[in-house]
Amino acid sequence: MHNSDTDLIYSQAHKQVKNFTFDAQVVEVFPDMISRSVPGYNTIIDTIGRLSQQFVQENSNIYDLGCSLGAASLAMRKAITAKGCKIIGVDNSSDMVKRCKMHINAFKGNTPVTIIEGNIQDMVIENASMVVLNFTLQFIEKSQRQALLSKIAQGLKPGGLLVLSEKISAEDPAIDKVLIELHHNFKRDNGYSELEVAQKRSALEKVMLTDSLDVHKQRLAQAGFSHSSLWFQCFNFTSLIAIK
Ligand SMILES: Nc1ncnc2c1ncn2[C@@H]1O[C@H](C[S@+](CC[C@H]([NH3+])C(=O)[O-])CC(=O)[O-])[C@@H](O)[C@H]1O
Ligand SMILES: O=C(O)C(=O)Cc1ccccc1
Repeated sequence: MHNSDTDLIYSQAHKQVKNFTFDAQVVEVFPDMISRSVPGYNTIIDTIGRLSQQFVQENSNIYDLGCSLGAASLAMRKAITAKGCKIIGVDNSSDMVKRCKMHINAFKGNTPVTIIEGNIQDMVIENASMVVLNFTLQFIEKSQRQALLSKIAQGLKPGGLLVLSEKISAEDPAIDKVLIELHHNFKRDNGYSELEVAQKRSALEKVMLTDSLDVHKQRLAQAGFSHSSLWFQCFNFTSLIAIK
């Protein structure tokens, strides 16, 4: 594939690589960028759909926090069978939100979806049976992550589910190095050059800060989740489920 949907953002040498933002240029190529950069992305989206069928309760809210183009919201809208539910997608990138609304409106479904432009840290979470943070927490300041997870746990009904997908760092530096190398290999196999991999890494360095699995699990417990488990891992990309 080499058309206007292909991610070529870091293919030429940049004099100075700017911090990564979810701007209009990224929106244009986002589906290509995420599927070539995140191992297991499609499996995770698919599984979010399956989990919604299993966990969404009647007359409750479902939140997709950092919804980007609405992939998780669309998967859930397809899968939810419970009556009287509302899906609320939130993203603070106006470019993402604009395109997301077009994606959502391009398809039909029984469960209504509302897309809101805003900071997920300011959103009220209430009457929720399922909340999705699919590769979003990693862009929130570390010092603010606990407060966000605690607010989510507060807004979930008993038995409610959080899906938390994150790029992680391994505690053991030798293992971390192996996982990073595997991921970079994955990107090269998907057509990214050495230069693209290096420039993207430097663009993300200050804006996407990863935690270890232990830190994530401790935060979930501290937030008030009774159960949590890793259900997916490919290299340093993971997804956890937590039940209130
Ligand atoms: N404070 C914030 N408030 C709202 N949105 C935010 C904030 N910080 C970052 N975002 C938004 O979180 C999203 C992260 S991408 C999620 C993929 C999606 N979940 C997917 O299932 O396709 C992950 C990635 O690209 O690695 C972007 O759209 C940001 O604008
Ligand atoms: O591209 C990477 O190296 C990543 O770690 C994942 C990613 C994917 C899309 C936007 C930002 C980060």
